[in-house]
Amino acid sequence: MHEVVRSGPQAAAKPILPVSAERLFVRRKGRVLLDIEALTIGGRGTTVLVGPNGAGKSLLLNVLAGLRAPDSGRVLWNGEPPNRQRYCRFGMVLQRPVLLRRSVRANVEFALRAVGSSAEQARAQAHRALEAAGLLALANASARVLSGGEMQRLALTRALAAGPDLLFLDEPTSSLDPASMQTIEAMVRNASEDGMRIVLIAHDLAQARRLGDEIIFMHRGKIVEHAPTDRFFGAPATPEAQAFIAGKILI
Ligand SMILES: Nc1ncnc2c1ncn2[C@@H]1O[C@H](COP(=O)(O)OP(=O)(O)OP(=O)(O)O)[C@@H](O)[C@H]1O
Repeated sequence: MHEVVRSGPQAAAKPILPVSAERLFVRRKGRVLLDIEALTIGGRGTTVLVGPNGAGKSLLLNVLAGLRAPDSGRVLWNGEPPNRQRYCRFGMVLQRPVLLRRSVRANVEFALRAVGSSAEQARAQAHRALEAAGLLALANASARVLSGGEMQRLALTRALAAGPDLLFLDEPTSSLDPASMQTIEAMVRNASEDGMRIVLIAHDLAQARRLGDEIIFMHRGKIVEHAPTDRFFGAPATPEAQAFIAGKILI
């Protein structure tokens, strides 16, 4: 679904992967929010970040995206500091998506034009993307009048349609009804199978199992486990992960 015709800056863009982090540290008011020794996101597939509220999942995603500087340590995109101009094959969908004050269709077309599609290509690609996402009936509606769940679906559709090499999703289905959640999960799975590298935060552990090739479990700002999905759920190595999977409160 994310066959995107690349030209201009997209065609010339350097590969973004691997994304790596070394000795990341963030502290606020004496509290350690992030303390990551080393992490590498490379290869293929989908990584799911899980962990209790306040574990540092969104913060880690923001730091890896270059949206927030750590107090110390560094993030590298293919060996260089994050630079969203140079590495334009990067996408991110935040928990509260930011949409253009235009129609649903125009939101997707704009993203496709930005990655080098011609107006005609963008129109056709946006049509297919909206159809796959079940949003075609809303194509001409203003993005501002969409419900929360519809906005989330549009933001995801737009991000997936642009066909980035790396996509970060912060709780992509948190406000979706079951049918929309299934649609979005199928879109994420297809994109992943087509080679898009995806890192997403999930609170729903069933979703983490369905979508994740590997799991990163965070607690108190640290990565406590980083393992293939089957191993994480089948044989969690730490008492914290065991308790978390069992639905117990971690403090
Ligand atoms: N700018 C900030 N100033 C102070 N504290 C912050 C700041 N940003 C994040 N935090 C704190 O860092 C901790 C980690 O937040 P983060 O949003 O990364 O957690 P999370 O694992 O994504 O949680 P949730 O599952 O609830 O979304 C939280 O305790 C939060 O209050």
